[in-house]
This record gives sequence, C-alpha cells and structure tokens, in this order.
Amino acid sequence: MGEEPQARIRATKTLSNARFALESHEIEQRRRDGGWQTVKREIYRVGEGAAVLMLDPRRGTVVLVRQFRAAPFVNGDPALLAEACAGMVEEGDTPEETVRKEAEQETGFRPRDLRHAFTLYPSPGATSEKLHLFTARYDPAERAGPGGGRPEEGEDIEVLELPLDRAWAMVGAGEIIDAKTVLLLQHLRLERAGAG
Ligand SMILES: Nc1nc2c(ncn2[C@@H]2O[C@H](COP(=O)(O)OP(=O)(O)O[C@H]3O[C@H](CO)[C@@H](O)[C@H](O)[C@@H]3O)[C@@H](O)[C@H]2O)c(=O)[nH]1
Ligand SMILES: [Mg+2]
Repeated sequence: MGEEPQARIRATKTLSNARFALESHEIEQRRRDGGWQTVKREIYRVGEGAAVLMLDPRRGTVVLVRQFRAAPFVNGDPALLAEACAGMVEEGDTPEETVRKEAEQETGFRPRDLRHAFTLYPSPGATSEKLHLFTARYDPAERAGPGGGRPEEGEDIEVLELPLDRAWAMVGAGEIIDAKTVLLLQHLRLERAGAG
C-alpha cells in the first residue's frame, strides 16, 4: 500500500439535489512525482447500502429478489434484475439493522447467523456509495410474511428461492448481472467449499 495522498478540496458545487446530491468538486491533489494538479470530479452522494445473501444450508438454496432496475433499463439491458436482498442504510440504523429489516420486508425470511463478509465501494469513480455485504442463514419453515417490498414506495419485488449452484450457473450465463450478488454468491460458494 502507498502512502495516503495529499489532497484538499478547493471548491464544491451542488449540481442537483433531488433524491441525493450530485456534487462537483475541485480538488487539489499531489501527484506521485511531487507535482500538484487540480482535478474536477463529479460525485453522486448516495449514502450507504447493505445487502444480505441468505442460505438454507439443509437444501443448499439461496434467496434472491427480482425487481425492475431503471439504470440497466436506460442502458438497454435486461431490467428485471435478480439480486441479493438490499436496502439503503437509513439514518440512525446500523447496516445489520438495515439487512434485517430489508430481508423481512422484501423476502419475508428472517436472517439468522448474520455474518459480515465485506464493505466495498461498488463504483468509486462515480459514486460515494459504500456497500456493507452480509451472508446469513434462513429457515424456510420460519417465514414471517410473503415479502414483496413496500408497494407505497413503488416496490414490486418477486422472491426467488433457488439452489446456490443454479444461481452460480446464472452468473456464468449472464442472467445475474448485479455485482454485489455475484460477490456474495462467490463468497458463499468458497465458504461451503471450506475455504472461507
Ligand atoms: N422517489 C424516488 N424513489 C426512489 C428513487 N430511487 C429509488 N427509489 C425508491 O427508494 C426505495 C429504495 O429501496 P431500498 O430497498 O432501500 O434500496 P434498493 O433500491 O434496493 O438499493 C439497494 O441496493 C443498491 C445496489 O444494488 C444500492 O445501490 C443501494 O444502496 C441499496 O443497498 C425503493 O422503494 C425505490 O422504489 C428515486 O430516484 N426517486
Ligand atoms: Mg431493496
């Protein structure tokens, strides 16, 4: 690891502040050769998110949620994405609390044996988002509700339960294209193979 860079913010402008703030920063930054440069960077300040991939160790199944995602849609890609259950970390909540709430709202299943896997920047060049990723166990006999999300917020979420191996095959086939989901599936596979 190199040293932390020397840098400072010279100016910040809020370009848009609808759902989250889109900021433009002028940053003075020392290059590795010792020279200084000023760069302009636009950052979408979306806060933090948390996701959980739940496994039933007895049957080897995982729970995914499928919902319409606008970003792949406007890119012209398939827009019904199968993903690990996720939500934004609301103010005052911990990432653990977020995944417990989201799991129940979106899937009806209650995560047990919640384990933190990693905290990552999924797209550090474009957004400030930090994602906290967890694995958990679930028991299909203990389902608290049907899931589906909050219709009053426009959520319309289908719950999928499928074998971990089948989900991994969907990654290879390009049918699962969400990064956090691929990482968590891989993590569970390694764990089950005894490497985790
Ligand atoms: N009004 C409005 N509502 C929005 C907008 N974007 C999303 N919403 C609504 O805001 C809610 C967000 O639901 P969450 O479950 O909290 O988040 P998420 O959309 O599943 O996103 C999660 O995964 C993303 C990445 O896969 C993460 O980027 C995000 O941080 C979070 O973890 C949903 O009801 C959605 O319809 C918007 O631009 N405007
Ligand atoms: Mg969600």
